[in-house]
Amino acid sequence: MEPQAYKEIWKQVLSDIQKAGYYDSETFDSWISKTELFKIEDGTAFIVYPTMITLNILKTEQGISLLRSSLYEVLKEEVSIQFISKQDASKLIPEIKLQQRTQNLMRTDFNEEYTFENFIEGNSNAEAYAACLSCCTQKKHLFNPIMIYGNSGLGKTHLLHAIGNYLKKERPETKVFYSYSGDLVSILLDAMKTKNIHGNAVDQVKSQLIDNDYFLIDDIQNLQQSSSQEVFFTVYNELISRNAQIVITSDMHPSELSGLQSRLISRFNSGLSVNIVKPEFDTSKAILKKKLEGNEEICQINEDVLDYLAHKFSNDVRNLEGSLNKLIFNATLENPDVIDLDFAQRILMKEPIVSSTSELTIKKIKKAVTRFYGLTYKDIEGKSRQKKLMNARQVFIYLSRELLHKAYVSIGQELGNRDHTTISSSYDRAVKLIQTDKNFKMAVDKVKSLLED
Ligand SMILES: Nc1ncnc2c1ncn2[C@@H]1O[C@H](COP(=O)(O)OP(=O)(O)OP(=O)(O)O)[C@@H](O)[C@H]1O
Repeated sequence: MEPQAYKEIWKQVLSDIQKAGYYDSETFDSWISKTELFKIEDGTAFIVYPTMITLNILKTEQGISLLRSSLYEVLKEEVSIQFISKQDASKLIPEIKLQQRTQNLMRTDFNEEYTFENFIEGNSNAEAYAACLSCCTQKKHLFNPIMIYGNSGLGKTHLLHAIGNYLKKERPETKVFYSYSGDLVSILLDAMKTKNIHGNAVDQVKSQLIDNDYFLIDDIQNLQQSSSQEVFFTVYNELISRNAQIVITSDMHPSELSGLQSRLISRFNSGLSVNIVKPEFDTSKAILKKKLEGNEEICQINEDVLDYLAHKFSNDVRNLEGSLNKLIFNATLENPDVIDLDFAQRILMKEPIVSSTSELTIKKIKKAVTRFYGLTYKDIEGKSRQKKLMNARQVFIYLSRELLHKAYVSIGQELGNRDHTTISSSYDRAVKLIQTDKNFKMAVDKVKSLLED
């Protein structure tokens, strides 16, 4: 239940108590009205008292019975009462936030573009494609975990989202957990730090993680050197014993993940590891053609341009797509009859595509965004909600996720320590905007083209 809902419930309860006339108006105004309903969990209402005087007034037999009957009137169910001090309640807040963050990762909003239908199969990725598709269609998981490893930009995230999209459509009752490992690590570390007076935050997060049928972890390399590996290990074992399917992506073979405990590496090796490599020429061309679908009215593009792009940029499909986007973007500005080889070479030479995302840093993205919008770092880190600033922040968040898979927490730090939940909702909005808002997409493409510095 949202905090606002508790506030509403408590308002009604207090009004009932006041009407009951058991407390005189001075006692009610000075002490009772200062109480709050913190949460209702497992049939218990946690009521926050500001001072010991309030507690003593409330915890008499009649006081408790009045509270219970007023709560019953509002909730239509019996609850027991537990009083907690303001101080203890403030310690519980991080725990509740943590539960919400973990809950947010049980996502159902996978990138709609990243489906099996939109994934072009070729020799370079056939095994990975088949492994991901078959784990969705077969109830008995033959290979567990499935590890997909390969260089950046070759479709690993696309395949994880394709699993999510497929299950959402074909088996909607399935519980799917998806996370960049950076986000998962930050949740686990926070759970380990969180003081918790009713139960154990780590156990609570663990039980949320374990309660899934599919557990998809993107870029597992971020787990290296992290003290959260211990907790991850127990979650992993529990998931396997419950026959949950685990699919993990990584930029290197599991045996090369030297910052992971050897018992984790040996478990990863015990399933199916499949390599995904750069697409061969025909696959690259097919990817380009797929991406062109729906853009035919905006521009015509010559076949030899597609050959040129497929030869030059197939090391990383992001670059392949980026080069095509750049041509389309410039074609909308210059309106050529057709995109021919001269046009393509001129544009791509003028604004070269960033050669490898591994050279890219979050600072570079920040610099490119501020340059594109004509802003300073102070502007985008600040609090102003001016439209231009909001747009710039959203482009920054989107690119930091898409190109670098940065954790929400790290992106928030770059934006003047904004909360990770703000960043996460802004990213979710951006994922929708990129498909629906031409201006937003153009801004993203333009900033990408500036990333060559
Ligand atoms: N075979 C393919 N068919 C269609 N699109 C593809 C294919 N391979 C990659 N892409 C596209 O390339 C882009 C980059 O892919 P993705 O983000 O999945 O790469 P990645 O391997 O997860 O990279 P990283 O290791 O950097 O996270 C996405 O837009 C994805 O849709």
